[in-house]
Amino acid sequence: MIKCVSCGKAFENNEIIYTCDECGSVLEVEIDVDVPKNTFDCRRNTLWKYKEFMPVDEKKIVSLDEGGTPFCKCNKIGEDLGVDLYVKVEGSNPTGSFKDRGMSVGVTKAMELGVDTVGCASTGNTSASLAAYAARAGLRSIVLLPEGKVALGKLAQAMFHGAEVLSVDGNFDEALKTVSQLALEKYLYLLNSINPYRLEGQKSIGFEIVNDLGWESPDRIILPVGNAGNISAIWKGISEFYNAGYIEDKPMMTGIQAVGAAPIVNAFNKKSMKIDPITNPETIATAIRIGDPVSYTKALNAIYDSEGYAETVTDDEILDAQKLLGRKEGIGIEPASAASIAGLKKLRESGVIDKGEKIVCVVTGHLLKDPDTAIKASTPPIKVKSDVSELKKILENNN
Ligand SMILES: N[C@@H](CCOP(=O)(O)O)C(=O)O
Repeated sequence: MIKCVSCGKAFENNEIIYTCDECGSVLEVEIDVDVPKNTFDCRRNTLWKYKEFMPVDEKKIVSLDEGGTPFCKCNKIGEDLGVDLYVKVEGSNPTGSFKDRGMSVGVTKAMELGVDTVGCASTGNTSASLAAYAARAGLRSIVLLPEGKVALGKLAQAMFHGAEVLSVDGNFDEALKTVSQLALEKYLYLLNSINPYRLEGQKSIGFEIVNDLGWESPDRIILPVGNAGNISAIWKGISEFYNAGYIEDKPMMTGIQAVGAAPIVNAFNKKSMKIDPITNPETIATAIRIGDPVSYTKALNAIYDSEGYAETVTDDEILDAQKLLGRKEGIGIEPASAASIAGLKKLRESGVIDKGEKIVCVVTGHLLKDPDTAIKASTPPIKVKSDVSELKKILENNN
């Protein structure tokens, strides 16, 4: 059953509906699973390991083996900050971001519904993922991108996998409103995170975190927040495993936004359940350059219900954190992902995060999604003749 998160109105699983026709709020898929946790023990490590929790037809699965991403203990940064730090590396998914989890389930649902065209608005990763999964399923894909605001790697992926790319004069929020109208008029099946089946795939990040920790909850999960689907999905996953009796505690959900795109942090600071949308969001972290997040109700519920937190970070803090994780721990991530590390640092310094907490930072996309920013943050190659004595001089000087 699909249910409105605000008024509770129920809808049939196969109804193509994105928001509640009664109150306009977002929807959630309700599932009822009763299997012991050893059910998952000997299965391959993809999101379909937890297939009982995925509300789609198993015979229609569209997959690229998404999920089962690295869970890296980061001792160096952890020790510097006085916490027990793990990083969930979502850039290791097939197209390089966590969106693949959502698209696998979302495109499977599209096949089940028998649609022939899928679409989305995107800051880049969603479109890259949609294009790849639509190609795998043999569906037509249409993506709306804010002109000039999409990182090069992501644009290349959407184009390469055969999506019809429409470059829109406007920001992501405007593009999402436009594509939503096309979906309501049945031109396409919308696979942004406003589609509740997308988040069913993404909740597997929460499943994997507690499974990776030996069926224990961390004290806190920190992640970047843009359209706010992922924090909502991870909290849903954690809550489902808690309700199933697999874990005894739940983590404090902690969302980080860029200073120039922080409607959820602003609402959190006022202890409000409503956001004031930001009309011109701005940040270097293009993936979270979003002023009117569709899942804000779910995200604020996750933060308040878990006694979590929300904080902003500056673009400079994001870029510093990106370099820190890349150079100290060898993990290459795109700028938006680094908001989680920057947020951890800030909240540890301000005392919101206690010494010794077990923290999982979710880093959402691969470094190569945004090669321009990676190059700007790095020392350019040194031009040199292919001559041993010249090379030796350079190596000695650099040491
Ligand atoms: N960062 C996202 C924007 C939101 O997409 P959503 O479908 O998850 O709501 C992107 O990559 O496009």
